[in-house]
Amino acid sequence: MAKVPVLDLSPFLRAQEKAPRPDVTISNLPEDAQVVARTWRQAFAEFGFCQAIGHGVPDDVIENAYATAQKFFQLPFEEKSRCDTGKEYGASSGFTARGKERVSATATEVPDSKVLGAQATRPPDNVESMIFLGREDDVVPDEGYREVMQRYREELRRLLLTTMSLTAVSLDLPMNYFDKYFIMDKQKENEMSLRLAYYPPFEKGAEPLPRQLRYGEHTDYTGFTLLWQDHNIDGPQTAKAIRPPLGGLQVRMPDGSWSDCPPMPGAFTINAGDLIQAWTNDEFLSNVHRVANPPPGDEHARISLVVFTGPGNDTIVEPLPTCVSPERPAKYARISAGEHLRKKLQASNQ
Ligand SMILES: O=C(O)CCC(=O)C(=O)O
Ligand SMILES: [Fe+2]
Repeated sequence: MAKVPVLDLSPFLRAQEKAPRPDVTISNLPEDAQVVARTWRQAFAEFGFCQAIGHGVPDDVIENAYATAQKFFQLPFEEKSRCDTGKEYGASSGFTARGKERVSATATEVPDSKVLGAQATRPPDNVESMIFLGREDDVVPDEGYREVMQRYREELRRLLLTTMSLTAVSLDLPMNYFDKYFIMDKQKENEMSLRLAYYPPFEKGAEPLPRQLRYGEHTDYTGFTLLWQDHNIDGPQTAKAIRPPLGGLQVRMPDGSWSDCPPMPGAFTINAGDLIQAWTNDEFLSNVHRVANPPPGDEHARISLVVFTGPGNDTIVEPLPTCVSPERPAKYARISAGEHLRKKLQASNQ
């Protein structure tokens, strides 16, 4: 069975640092960085996913974010609920309890929806979320939490810019082509949001509802998603080890089958969202994925640190000049990033 490819980003990071100008194109990069860019494009054309190592995010930043997320989700429900603004999932920062989100309901526009079956009838996802937007009015349990998540967000922002630079050069565009759509601006909401996801353990004898999943089938809505999957070990997350995950992320293969995409030691799992697919005129795939239930008897919770990235809400996304030709006409009309996201979030809420 085909597996999501592993990609070491470090040659590209080095080239990025040394690039003589921010608008260099692929032919001006050292050969090893060119190979990364070409492999990047191939991974997203085929799978819409890759496992990225050599990403440059320091271990301690990941450890702190994971430990802080774990501490939060272990709080009694009443305390977590103090961070619930009562707004719909995705409409604000803060906590969303189980039973509020049904992500599979957003997948109705996915082509080949027969594979998804009657997703609209799935019960809500078996997940709690805590969203951090990096804004002054973010709902947080305490200031220590804010500091840790802010640091994580800053480091992941570097990785976000790298993913966009890689995408640009791999499509024969200047390295800084996308930078203008990703300007850090506290007023803009959609450039990055951090979703901490907690999939509770199934206690002995407890069963999921019929058809209920930890997180139903869906594509991600915007740009690249930078996902730290639970490494499922008792020691540090970044100890370069994992315990075989029992139930987790699955990615849909072109033949409609599901391929497990378990965490890989030290890696971020990166996938392209719908706006990347539209921007690249289907060259990059926004692939369908889900989080499966653990097998009966497994009582581990699962925590994911999910960073959704996207161009600013006011960005108009349309197929890139290098992805359109007479043989390959534009398949997407212009979409506003903010409007697209709003519709998806509306569909995901119960
Ligand atoms: O928890 C995971 O592994 C994936 C979560 C996910 O797909 C999402 O948040 O969009
Ligand atoms: Fe997702």
